[in-house]
Amino acid sequence: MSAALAFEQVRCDRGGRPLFEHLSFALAPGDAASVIGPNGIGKSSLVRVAAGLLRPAAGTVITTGDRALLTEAHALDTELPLAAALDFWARIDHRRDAVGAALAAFELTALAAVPVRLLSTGQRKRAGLARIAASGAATWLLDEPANGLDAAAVGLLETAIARHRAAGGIALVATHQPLALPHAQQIDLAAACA
Ligand SMILES: Nc1ncnc2c1ncn2[C@@H]1O[C@H](COP(=O)(O)OP(=O)(O)OP(=O)(O)O)[C@@H](O)[C@H]1O
Repeated sequence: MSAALAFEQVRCDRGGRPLFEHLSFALAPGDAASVIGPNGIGKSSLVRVAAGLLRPAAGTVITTGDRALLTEAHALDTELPLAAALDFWARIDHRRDAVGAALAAFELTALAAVPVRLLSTGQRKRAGLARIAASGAATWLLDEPANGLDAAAVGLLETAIARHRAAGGIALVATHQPLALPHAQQIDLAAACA
């Protein structure tokens, strides 16, 4: 898997207000980084910059390979059964054969026929994570992926990230909750406050 994500002297402003500046880091295949800091410091904004949804006010973002983004929105059609909702994206990614394994990775196989709108909070979060896992993207950009997950599901998330990294993928994870991300870089935005 060809993956790279680097920030070079990045500054991010929102609503005309500076959030962070001079932020540099580089992730290579197999690497992970956790983005930490208090509420409102800019963790979600950093993830959006990495996704290419927000333009940095200064500096450069370098990426190699596809990126998959998980935010609070699971981005799944709520009226469709779960497997069909995942299949919608998998068709676009030419990854239809990956949906079954992604459902299994997040212990959702038994819920494949249940409409997304009927899933519980944690099940919906797992469904969003299954969408990421099925995408085949080299870089996973995860904004608070453990929100709403119980301890067992956090374990599934940690395992999925570890597998992704072992296959040469990258994970950038903004999180308030402690997650086992062995040898991950820590990006503490309190230190990069503008
Ligand atoms: N679209 C926007 N326009 C203007 N300001 C915004 C916008 N989105 C976010 N902000 C502001 O940018 C700052 C950083 O927000 P962000 O969501 O990145 O923080 P965060 O560290 O992820 O917070 P939390 O831990 O609460 O999720 C906040 O002060 C927020 O109000």
